[in-house]
Amino acid sequence: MSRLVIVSNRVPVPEKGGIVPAGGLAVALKAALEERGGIWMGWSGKSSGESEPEPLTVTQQGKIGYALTDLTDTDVEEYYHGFANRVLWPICHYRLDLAEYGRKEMAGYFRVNRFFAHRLAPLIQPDDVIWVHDYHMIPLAAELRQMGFKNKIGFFLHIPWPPADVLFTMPVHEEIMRGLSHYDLVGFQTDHDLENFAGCLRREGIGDEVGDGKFSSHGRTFGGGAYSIGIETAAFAEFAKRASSNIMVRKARQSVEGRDLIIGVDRLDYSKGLTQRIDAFERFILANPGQQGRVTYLQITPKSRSEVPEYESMQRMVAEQAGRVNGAIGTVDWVPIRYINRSIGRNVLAGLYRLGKVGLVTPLRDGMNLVAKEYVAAQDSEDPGVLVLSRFAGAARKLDGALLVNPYDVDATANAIARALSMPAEERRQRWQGMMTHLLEHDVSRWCDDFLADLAA
Ligand SMILES: O=P(O)(O)OC[C@H]1O[C@H](O[C@H]2O[C@H](CO)[C@@H](O)[C@H](O)[C@H]2O)[C@H](O)[C@@H](O)[C@@H]1O
Ligand SMILES: O=c1ccn([C@@H]2O[C@H](COP(=O)(O)OP(=O)(O)O)[C@@H](O)[C@H]2O)c(=O)[nH]1
Repeated sequence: MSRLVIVSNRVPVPEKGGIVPAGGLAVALKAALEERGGIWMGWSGKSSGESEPEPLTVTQQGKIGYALTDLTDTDVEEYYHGFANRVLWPICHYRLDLAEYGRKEMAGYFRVNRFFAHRLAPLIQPDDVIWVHDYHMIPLAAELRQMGFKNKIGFFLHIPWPPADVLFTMPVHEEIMRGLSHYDLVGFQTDHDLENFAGCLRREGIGDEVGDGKFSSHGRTFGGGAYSIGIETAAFAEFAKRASSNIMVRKARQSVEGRDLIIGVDRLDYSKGLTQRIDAFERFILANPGQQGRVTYLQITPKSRSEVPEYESMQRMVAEQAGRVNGAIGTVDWVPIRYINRSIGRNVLAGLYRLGKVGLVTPLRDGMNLVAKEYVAAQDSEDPGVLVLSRFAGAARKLDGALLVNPYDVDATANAIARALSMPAEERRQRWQGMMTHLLEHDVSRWCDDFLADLAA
């Protein structure tokens, strides 16, 4: 079996004692690396100021080498905050209005990818299989090919791929499309993303599907497929069962004082539809006065990418909105929305999901949304809660037991909350069972195995 080299912007380096950072992706990829031996390479998350970053540090843990590099301040600004998070992220989430093109940032993105390729090159052996993750690293294969590497290189995009009319607003869309053609396999979250990608190739006449899951473009033939990422379902379900006795979870249970709990968990990101969701909750209470004082909406929202202006302004906007709604509909003995801006550990999160009668997951656009899957996995099979899920999350393609909503339609979301809270136990169990069966069959290990098997083929 070939050695595996994984490249991603963020690298979940195990803490002292070998504890793997939270998250199914980290767990699954670490397992794949342990099986084959290999390297996980990426950004350390640190800056070297304006001086040239120190040579790559490789920390060996068993059969896995974690190879991290710092970036300069300029690199972080242009590559990460600039092009990745102010151009690619908004465009791929259909937010043309938020994309801020700048030649400097575009150049920085390609420069940092060349830098990553040069730092990675000395570590690569001829038989290694290389798996590159996400929108930060699209040009990496092209750089490696230019240096003469003939290895199998796969790419997985964790975020959505937009239709041609959206993508083509980006001045460098052709370079980005060309970048993908240098991989042997390009994986997307859903069939819709894959269709959009094929549409982009056809529209410009720069490529086409040639059958059998293959595309041809820019003189190369490569595979393309939909590989919906899963979670570590069985382990997470166990986790949730045990979490009921966690002190924080017990305190949370006591503090809701018998009220029904609605739970939302999202990075503070404009793609997550937080303002529409809070509006929908308010609309639900106004339309159902009998629910006043009987429900608590807990929204856990860790800050994210705060250096990017659009995220900074979101922080203010959402906090103000939650405060306004609490002021408008709260009473002396009832705070309707509990809005938390800190990250919560997954052991506690699992228990909170299980307490939630409704999981409210209403992004305006999302690659997959693992929270939706975690909420389902955490439920008590005898008395499961109801998932209210945006039809624009990748997770909605397969979780058909959820109440699917259009998050732009505030009234429809409000109605779905009401329906979820009054759903009979039998219907809840039936809906949950279908979703859980799917999640157990399509967990994150299967996602990883399926992608690597197709890449090897
Ligand atoms: O690294 P950050 O800039 O702090 O952002 C965190 C991660 O956000 C994105 O997650 C995506 O991947 C999930 C797993 O496949 C998927 O469920 C979700 O819909 C996506 O938004 C991003 O793609 C990651 O690279 C970031 O590390
Ligand atoms: O306070 C928090 C909030 C979120 N998460 C985790 O962050 C991930 C979020 O992934 P998702 O796909 O839903 O969205 P992303 O943030 O990647 O866009 C999930 O595994 C959550 O359990 C967490 O550990 N603590």
